[in-house]
Amino acid sequence: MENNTKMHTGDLNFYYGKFQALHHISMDFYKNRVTALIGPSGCGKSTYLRCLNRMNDLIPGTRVQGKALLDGMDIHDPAVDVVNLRKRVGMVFQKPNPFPKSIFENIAYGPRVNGIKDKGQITRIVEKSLKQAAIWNEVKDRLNESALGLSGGQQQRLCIARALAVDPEVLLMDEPASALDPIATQKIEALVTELSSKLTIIIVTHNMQQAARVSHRTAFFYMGKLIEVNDTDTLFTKPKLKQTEDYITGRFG
Ligand SMILES: Nc1ncnc2c1ncn2[C@@H]1O[C@H](COP(=O)(O)OP(=O)(O)OP(=O)(O)O)[C@@H](O)[C@H]1O
Repeated sequence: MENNTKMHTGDLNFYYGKFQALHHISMDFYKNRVTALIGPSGCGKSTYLRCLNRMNDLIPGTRVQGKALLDGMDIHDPAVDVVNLRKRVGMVFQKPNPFPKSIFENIAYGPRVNGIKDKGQITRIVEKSLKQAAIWNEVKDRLNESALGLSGGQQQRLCIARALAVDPEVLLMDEPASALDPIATQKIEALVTELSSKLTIIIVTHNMQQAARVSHRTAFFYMGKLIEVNDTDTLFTKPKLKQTEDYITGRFG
C-alpha cells in the first residue's frame, strides 16, 4: 500500500447466497483522487461500491470474504461501528433520494444525528454543505420549502450536500448523473472534480466519456472480476488487455 492510500481491498469475494458476484478484488483508492469503476451491466460495480461502506450488510443472505481497509483499519472488524463507518464513507445513489422534508432539514439531519445541537452551528453546516455542493445560490431563499420541489439535478446536488454535511473522508457515488440531463450532469461532474481536492471519490459510471472526464484512475470490471486498473489516460489510450480494449472501443458491453 502506498502511504496516500485511503482505502484498500485485498482478495475480496462477495456472495449473494450461493452466487459469487465479486471474485478476488484487490485494489487501492488514493486520497484526493477520483477513481471510476466501469464495465458492462451486471459486472459487479455497484456491489463492489457497496462493499466499501458495508451497505451490503443490509441485504439478507449476503457474505463477504477478504480484506477491506479504511486508513489501514479493517472495516469488518467486530469493533467497527457501522454508523460511524458510513459517516466516514458517505454515499450518493443513482436516483436522487431526498427526504420528504425541507431543504434545510435534509442537510441538518445528519449533523443532528451525530449529536450537534447548537442551532447556529447547524445553520453554518447547512450553508457550507450547500455551497460545497454548488447549489446554495439556487436554494438559499427557499430553505424551508420541500426538497421534493427541486428539479432532479438540484435534488442530486442536495443529496451530495447531505452526504457532505457529516464531513465524510470518502464519497461513494453510484451513477450519480445517470438520471440527469446533460446540463445537470455537467454540474455534477464539475462538482466531483472540485470535491476531489478534499475527499477520496469512487464513482460508478456507465459512461466512459464521463469516466475519462472526471477520474484520475479507472478500474474495468467484467463478470465480477477486476480486469484492469490504471491511470485513466493510460487505461483509455493504452489498455494492457484485449478485454479492456474491446470494451472501451465499444466492441461489447
Ligand atoms: N440483491 C441482489 N441479490 C442477488 N443478486 C444480486 C443482487 N444485486 C445484484 N445482484 C447480482 O450481482 C451481479 C452484480 O450486480 P451489480 O448491480 O453489482 O452490477 P453492476 O455492474 O453495478 O450493474 P449495473 O451497471 O447494471 O448497475 C449481477 O449478476 C446481479 O444480478
